[in-house]
This record gives sequence, C-alpha cells and structure tokens, in this order.
Amino acid sequence: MTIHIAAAPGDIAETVLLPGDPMRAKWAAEVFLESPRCINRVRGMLGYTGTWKGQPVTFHGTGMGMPSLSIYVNELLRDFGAKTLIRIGSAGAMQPQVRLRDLVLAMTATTLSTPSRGIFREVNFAPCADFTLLKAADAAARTLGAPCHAGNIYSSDVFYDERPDLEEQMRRHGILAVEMETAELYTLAARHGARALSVLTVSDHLVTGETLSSEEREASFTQMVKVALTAALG
Ligand SMILES: O=P(O)(O)O[C@H]1O[C@H](CO)[C@@H](O)[C@H]1O
Ligand SMILES: O=c1cc[nH]c(=O)[nH]1
Repeated sequence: MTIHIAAAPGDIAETVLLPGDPMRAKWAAEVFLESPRCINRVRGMLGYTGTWKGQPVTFHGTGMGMPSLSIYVNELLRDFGAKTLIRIGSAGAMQPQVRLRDLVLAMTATTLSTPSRGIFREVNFAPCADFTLLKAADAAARTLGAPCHAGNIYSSDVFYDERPDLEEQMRRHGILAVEMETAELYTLAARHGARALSVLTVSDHLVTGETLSSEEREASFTQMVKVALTAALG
C-alpha cells in the first residue's frame, strides 16, 4: 500500500501496462485478462490485475503528463517490484508517413524537460526503450499486420502548445509523434533497472488535422494492447 496505490503486496504483477486513461486500464483488463480484479481506485486512478495466457499482468492508469506518471511509476518500481513497464498511449502524428491508427514504438523521447531534470543538472540524459521489448513489439506488430513505425517521439509538457516553432523543429528532425509521458517512464526505468517501452496509437494528426472518433480509437487500441502483451510475455 502506497500513498497513491491502495494495493496489497503481491497484488501487482511484475509486468505492468500503463495507459494514461484509467478507463483504458479497465477496458483492457476486461477485454484481455482472465479473472481481472480491481486492485486500485485511489483518486479514480484504476488498476487491474489478472492473467494473460496464464501469466500475471497489471493494467494501471498513469494520468496525463510526466509528473502524474512519475508518481505511479515510482511507486510501482519502488514498492511493488514492477520489472517490465509498457506504456499503451495515444499520440499525435508529426510526419506525413505516420497515419491515423498506426502504431509508434518510441525508441527514445525528446523533451524540453522532465521531472528528473533536477537530479541530472547539466546532464542531457537520453532516455531509451529496452531493446528486447522494442524488438519483440516490432515483431508482434508485423505478425498482426499492424502498420508500425519506430523512432524518436516528443514527450511534451503541454497538450495545447503555443509554440509552433517547436513543432517545426521536432518535425524537421524526424520526430514521429507527440505524447506526454514516455521520457520520464524511460528515465525511471533506467534508474531502477527495469525494462520499459512505449507503444503508441496515432489518435490524431498534427499535419493533416484528422482525428479518430472514440469508437475508432477503441478498435485501434486493441492492436496496441496485443502488441504490448506479446512483447512483454510472448
Ligand atoms: O492516451 P494517453 O495514454 O493518455 O496519452 C496521451 O493522451 C493524453 C492527452 O490527451 C496524454 O496523456 C498523452 O500522452
Ligand atoms: O499528447 C498528445 C496525445 C495525442 N495527441 C496529441 O496531439 N498530443
């Protein structure tokens, strides 16, 4: 039991899949897990544990943005023994070849800052995905026939960005998509010797202005969760 996760020791699996939206944790647990049970609802941040193909898995929401994710991931790593953390999030595409519904595997994440900035001082730490998870996720996406891109993403602190010049620089440097959590997830995993990956679904497009309806989002999130589960547990 921690300040933000009212679960008993052993209630949380070593493999934790992390959507920003707590309702996505509930949906994924109900769709993918055998015998899911709710293990946290503090502040409405839902967590569920069950099994997938007989192997224990937890889905736990992180909330939006790196400060919120940092709270949950710190507690999962320090107090509950999480070893493999895979973010399952939505993202906005920043390149024309990245289409709506495509998957993006974040090899690394560019930022202006993260909650860990204070401890790094002058160091520009380069957060990176776990290579074994990245390879396995890429293979799983190919097997499913899901269009998938791997590369650099932008973990932003703002959803309503008022710096079009920043977006332009990100785009110029090949950044595939924008979201709000991955850089801190990878940094915390590195600090605690855990494996991490972000598997993202493109829910809107910053170049074309397209967006997915909520029904379309759910259908495409299915592939993202399958890829994440397969990458973690085979
Ligand atoms: O769909 P989730 O996982 O919440 O991720 C994306 O959506 C939220 C913004 O709407 C941010 O958390 C961003 O990273
Ligand atoms: O952070 C996010 C997530 C989805 N779409 C965006 O444009 N930004």
